[in-house]
Amino acid sequence: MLTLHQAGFTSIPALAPIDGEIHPGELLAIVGPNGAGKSTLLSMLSGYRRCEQGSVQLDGHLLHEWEITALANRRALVAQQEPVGFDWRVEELVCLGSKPEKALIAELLDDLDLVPLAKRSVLSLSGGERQRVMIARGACQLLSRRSNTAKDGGLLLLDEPTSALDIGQQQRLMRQLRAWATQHRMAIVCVLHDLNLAATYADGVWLLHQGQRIAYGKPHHVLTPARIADVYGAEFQATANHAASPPLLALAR
Ligand SMILES: Nc1ncnc2c1ncn2[C@@H]1O[C@H](COP(=O)(O)OP(=O)(O)OP(=O)(O)O)[C@@H](O)[C@H]1O
Repeated sequence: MLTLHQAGFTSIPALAPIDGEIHPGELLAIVGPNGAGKSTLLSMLSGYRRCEQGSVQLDGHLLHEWEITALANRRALVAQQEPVGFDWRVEELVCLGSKPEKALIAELLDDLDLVPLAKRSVLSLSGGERQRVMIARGACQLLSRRSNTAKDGGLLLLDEPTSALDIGQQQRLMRQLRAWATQHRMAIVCVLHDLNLAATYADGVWLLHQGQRIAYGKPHHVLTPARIADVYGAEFQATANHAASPPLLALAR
């Protein structure tokens, strides 16, 4: 669905060329230290910033050649801090820019534990509550605009979607993202700082460092304690999770 061929930026912030594919039904985590280039990469994958070398194609067409409405039907970006702009109720903001059926609104509110907040003003919400509203809105954009002939649920790009969530909501969200990927054949790309979340829930991981993708593949191949210690300059003790799972990483005291 999304194909990168030597795609990158030569101007600041630079991003070394990347090849890769992101498929329907896949949950991909982009990880790396502060300033590694994760948000920069996400802006390229979304088409908000056009690559300066190579190409990015969505459904076989160059991203920058998509007509704006057609692109909005196929990909949604939830940035780190989305401005709210107006005193919307939660259920209104989730639908903003889309015309979803009532059943879809109800489903998305339930998916992200927002039903008790549906009538509340978005301006009255806590940071974590507001973050879940914005993610529901991104999913609503894709699912409500999905054409009858579409073979998949589009591309959902999330920049640090768990940054304001408590541990229970983090688990609920990551499970929900997996469910959307499977049920709707949605491709989901998340920038994550929590490597254990990436290891536990993602199908694949891209590790960025200093503007380069230095490792990619299955979480247990990419997120090795030695590599993570090297890249992040942190000391870990790896604890075995399960024989077939990636190791969980705990900070050493
Ligand atoms: N307009 C700019 N001018 C100069 N440098 C920039 C500009 N925008 C971004 N950068 C730099 O590019 C690098 C990559 O930024 P980016 O926001 O992609 O990092 P990130 O991996 O998302 O970081 P974080 O985890 O802190 O959010 C950073 O060092 C940042 O300071």
